[in-house]
Amino acid sequence: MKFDKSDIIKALSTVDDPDIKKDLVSLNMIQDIEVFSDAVKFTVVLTTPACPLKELIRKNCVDAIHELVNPDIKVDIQMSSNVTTTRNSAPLLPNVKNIIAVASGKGGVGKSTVTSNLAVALAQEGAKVGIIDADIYGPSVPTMFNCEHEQPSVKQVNGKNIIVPLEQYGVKLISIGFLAPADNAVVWRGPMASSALKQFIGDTDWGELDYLLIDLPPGTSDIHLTLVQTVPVTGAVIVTTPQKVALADAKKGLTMFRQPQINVPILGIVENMAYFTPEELPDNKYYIFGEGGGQNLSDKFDVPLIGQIPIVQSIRESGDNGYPAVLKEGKTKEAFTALAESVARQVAIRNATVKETKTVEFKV
Ligand SMILES: Nc1ncnc2c1ncn2[C@@H]1O[C@H](COP(=O)(O)OP(=O)(O)OP(=O)(O)O)[C@@H](O)[C@H]1O
Repeated sequence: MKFDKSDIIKALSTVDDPDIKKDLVSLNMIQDIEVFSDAVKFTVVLTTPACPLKELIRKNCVDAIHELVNPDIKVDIQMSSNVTTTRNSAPLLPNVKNIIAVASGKGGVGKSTVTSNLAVALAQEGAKVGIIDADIYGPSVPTMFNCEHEQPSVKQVNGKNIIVPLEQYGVKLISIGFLAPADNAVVWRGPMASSALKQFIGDTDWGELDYLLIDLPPGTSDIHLTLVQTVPVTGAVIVTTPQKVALADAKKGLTMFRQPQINVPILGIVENMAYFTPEELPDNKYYIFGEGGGQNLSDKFDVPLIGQIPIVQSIRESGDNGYPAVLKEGKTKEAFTALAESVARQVAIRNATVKETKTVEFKV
């Protein structure tokens, strides 16, 4: 058997990343190739640790080498990841690779529940994750992460006060709820809330993150505008329930991000409470809020439907108890893990196909 490194590179240049639709060699995803007499070893650097296509990519690499070089070569593939970004020259938070706005048109559709579980699911896959809870009308992240009674600390850096986020279940957190007691939070409306968000972005020690999720208030508000004026946002995730009223409001949220002067890419739609599943009958699905609403919205706006989360009593209980449902094995964990993989995948596609988002400058 006679082959060298260039034969391997040639074979691997026929393998495409299934989402980005470019070959792994041009995408610089193949590294550390070592060639032995009857074997080859190399690393595939994926665009996210939450890559759902890992096994497919592995198989395609092995098949290409066997078909194009020699069918008897032993192929040893290591998988690692390096989350992609378009933000590395951003003036604020250049070490945060992706900023993801989580928005909903209507209140109470489960935006904070989705944000919390999505963050933990991404962290479980090995990503570095943070949340900014900017929902002034109902900052529920402290409850959902069981840190209602804690306060982030402050440290001095070059004479400036810098907030140190809390960390729970592998996720760094900061919430408007830490600054004002829950029943008081509404007084943070308007300029005060906007300046708090700016502080969470500009004066907080986030370190290096792969994904920073921003839990926005429902609807469209000053907070949304402050966000897009302060930092380039990688993309937005829209959470809705299947009901007509929720979908109508979700459309408004979606349209806001798509306005030409805002122009934040929509990563996808999450349909929460998509169907009811009784705990004792985990395979039964009852479409109590209607069926197909999320899919219709996705078709109409040409945005992927990236998750369908059932309505399950334990999701509510886990939220109230401060222990996100994704931490427990079962169908719910599967749904949130699948959502995390879809979000990570859409971010990778977005970063490979769309330029950096620009911060919005409004002229009054
Ligand atoms: N899939 C689900 N199954 C069961 N309960 C859920 C589910 N999603 C959310 N809930 C519950 O619904 C309530 C509202 O959820 P959540 O606070 O996440 O909504 P929200 O859209 O963030 O609300 P707000 O408008 O206050 O920002 C919570 O009690 C939560 O536990």
